[in-house]
Amino acid sequence: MQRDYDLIVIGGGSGGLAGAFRAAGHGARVALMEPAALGGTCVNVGCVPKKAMWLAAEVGRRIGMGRVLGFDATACALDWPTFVTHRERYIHNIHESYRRRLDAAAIVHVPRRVRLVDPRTVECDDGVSVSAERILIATGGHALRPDIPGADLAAVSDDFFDWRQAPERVAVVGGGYVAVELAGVLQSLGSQVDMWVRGDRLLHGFDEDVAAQLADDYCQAGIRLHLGSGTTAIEADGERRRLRDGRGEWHGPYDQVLLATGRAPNTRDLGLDAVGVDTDARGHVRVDERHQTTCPGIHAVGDVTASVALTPVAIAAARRLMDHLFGGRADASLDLEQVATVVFSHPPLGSIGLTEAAARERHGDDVHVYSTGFRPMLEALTDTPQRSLFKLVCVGEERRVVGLHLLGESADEILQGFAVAIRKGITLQDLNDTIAIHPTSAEEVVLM
Ligand SMILES: Cc1cc2nc3c(=O)[nH]c(=O)nc-3n(C[C@H](O)[C@H](O)[C@H](O)COP(=O)(O)OP(=O)(O)OC[C@H]3O[C@@H](n4cnc5c(N)ncnc54)[C@H](O)[C@@H]3O)c2cc1C
Ligand SMILES: NC(=O)c1ccc[n+]([C@@H]2O[C@H](COP(=O)([O-])OP(=O)(O)OC[C@H]3O[C@@H](n4cnc5c(N)ncnc54)[C@H](O)[C@@H]3O)[C@@H](O)[C@H]2O)c1
Repeated sequence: MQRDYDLIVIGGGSGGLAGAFRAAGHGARVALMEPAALGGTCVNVGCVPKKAMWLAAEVGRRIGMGRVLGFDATACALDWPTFVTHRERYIHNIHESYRRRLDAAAIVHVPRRVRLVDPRTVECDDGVSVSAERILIATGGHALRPDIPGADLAAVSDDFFDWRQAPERVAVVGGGYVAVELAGVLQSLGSQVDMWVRGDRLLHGFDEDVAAQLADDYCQAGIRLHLGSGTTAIEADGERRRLRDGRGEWHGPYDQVLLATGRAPNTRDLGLDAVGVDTDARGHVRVDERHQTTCPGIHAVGDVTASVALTPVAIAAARRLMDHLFGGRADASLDLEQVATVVFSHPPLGSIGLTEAAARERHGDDVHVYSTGFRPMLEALTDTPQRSLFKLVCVGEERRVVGLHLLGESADEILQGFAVAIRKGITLQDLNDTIAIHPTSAEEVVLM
């Protein structure tokens, strides 16, 4: 039976677009179902506007440092509306670029929310049905609000990108990627930030020492860090908000409370039950290592699955899958052992491979750790308290590098090249044999 398309992609975010383009590149007839702005979370309310805000905060910091060094720089408060205009123009250009690429690849964009009605058919919210040999679910996720009284009174990361001024006082709830990044941006742009963190540290899953140094840097920058403090309620105080901690004490008032307490997959009303696509306890679509769901012919990638929730991971998974389905490539599985990631904090934190704790768990006493704490030249010249910490985790007599954790200026840019080398199995000796670039922060990696 002839279907309308070879592939229907549900969701035009990082994974969906990558899958659609790659499948079309292999000659497949593709329909992309996306009711909202092209680019999904990453382009519209994630990586891209977040990085823009991070850059604004860094520029502000540099202007302040310039003043210390003798530049005639006057007050440098950011005019948010002006900056947001630049940010949105940048994002508009990405949308336009996607549109041109979709047209060039003859991918049909259907601007509709859809649900599955059988293993080969989706129904759009205007009642039109579309069929294909294969379906890719790439519907991503959304910010999760904790189940506490008053949670609806608080903002989540999507709302942050609608703000047109820095709140004077803000409470950020959470200690993960989003909380750390947005707290850092807000503090750098002039807000007084209180971070309310349920656990006893920031960035669970990242190397403990490096996360502790970041916590210290944040405190030095003026962030009030409340560790081990669950948030149990939020209430209105006129236009402002108050927050109740785990001991029942109220804090505030804050101009904004920002919840950054994790994300959940977008599977509601997707018709998964109708076609036998199983989900796990947290609602993620279950897939095998080849991104096949429990319904033959239906696949899933990205944040809607329980994979690592990063844009490049969604893209890599989608491309591999399409190479497998339409390009004749035998293996669709993806190696997620050594995924490099950066938290855009101030300073940024880059990480790949095993933390010291994870390495010790896996390799016992055969783990060798090298670290260096230092102040980059600009921080030292301006006498700021921010400190960097680089840490290398090696195993075995040959000191094979299994983890690299960089907190410091330019860590976001330094890590990528080392990630290639670490994937290739380098040793400490390989690093030491590499002549350093001086004077840089990066040279610290080869001098450990
Ligand atoms: C604040 C923030 C900052 C981030 N920063 C980074 C970063 O710096 N680096 C990084 O690598 N990752 C970052 N991420 C994570 C990254 O954004 C996600 O991992 C990535 O966007 C996941 O891509 P995806 O394709 O799975 O889903 P998404 O990008 O979320 O796309 C899903 C799309 O599906 C559509 N959709 C949903 N339901 C339906 C339906 N029924 N029918 C049709 N369409 C539907 C949605 O409208 C959406 O456009 C960040 C996330 C957040 C929230
Ligand atoms: N730079 C990047 O690459 C980047 C940036 C942002 C997000 N992301 C991706 O998006 C994912 C989601 O980020 P996130 O920060 O939303 O989630 P997260 O899982 O990283 O952090 C969630 C935080 O909320 C806390 N929390 C959960 N429930 C809570 C509650 N009831 N009360 C108080 N605290 C609570 C957790 O302890 C944790 O600290 C990340 O895992 C990451 O993969 C990546």
